[in-house]
Amino acid sequence: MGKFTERLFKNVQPIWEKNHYHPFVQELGNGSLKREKFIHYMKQDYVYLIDYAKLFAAAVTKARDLETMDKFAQILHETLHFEMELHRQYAAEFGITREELEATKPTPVNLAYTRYMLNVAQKGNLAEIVSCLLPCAWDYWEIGKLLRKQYGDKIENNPYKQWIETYDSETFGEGAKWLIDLMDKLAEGLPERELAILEEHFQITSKYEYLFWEMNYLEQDWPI
Ligand SMILES: Cc1ncc(C[n+]2csc(CCO)c2C)c(N)n1
Repeated sequence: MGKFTERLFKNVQPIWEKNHYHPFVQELGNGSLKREKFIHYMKQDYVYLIDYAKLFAAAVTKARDLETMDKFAQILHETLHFEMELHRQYAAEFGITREELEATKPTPVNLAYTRYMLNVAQKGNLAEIVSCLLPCAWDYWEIGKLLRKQYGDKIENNPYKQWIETYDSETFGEGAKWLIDLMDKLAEGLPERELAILEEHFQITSKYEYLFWEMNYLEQDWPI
């Protein structure tokens, strides 16, 4: 039988395709994205990452060996100090303070997305947690590679160059590959009933990724 992540990858293509060709992603790639939309995204993504980092902490508590614990602790550290540093740098450039970034109130889509994952983190097993956080890590890496391929020759004048270079980096590539391998190991020998639950988490969080791009492109927030 083929790898579980090959099945996930194949079945998620229609959703990821919509993510990759969303105007937010494409305009980020060619540099034409309106500054206000990017600022909205940076602020929302910053508070998203605070909750997302807690998934890694939950994974540490559910891991069954030291090596896995250590790796999740390392990814947690990278999220707080490498990925979120990107947001802090862009915010500084746009005159937004660290306090303001951290005090951002999540929009309905952001809140629904993180609450979905945190609920799984609390009630589910390690395989379920990994299936939830995998689309974020994997699809961003795919997007980083795609944008580099599509627009890499014009990247020097792109105000979002730093963003593309971060997600196309070795650090994220390695992290995503490690999570993919772990997903395959955790799925080994599981009955179809359990694989279907993992696939459902993977598809739902992939759809939330789409909603996240859309929410930022439209600069959506609470209507009241
Ligand atoms: C909405 C949203 N989805 C995914 C990411 C990307 N991301 C989140 S944590 C992480 C590292 C995991 O190895 C990566 C790549 C993001 N920033 N915002």
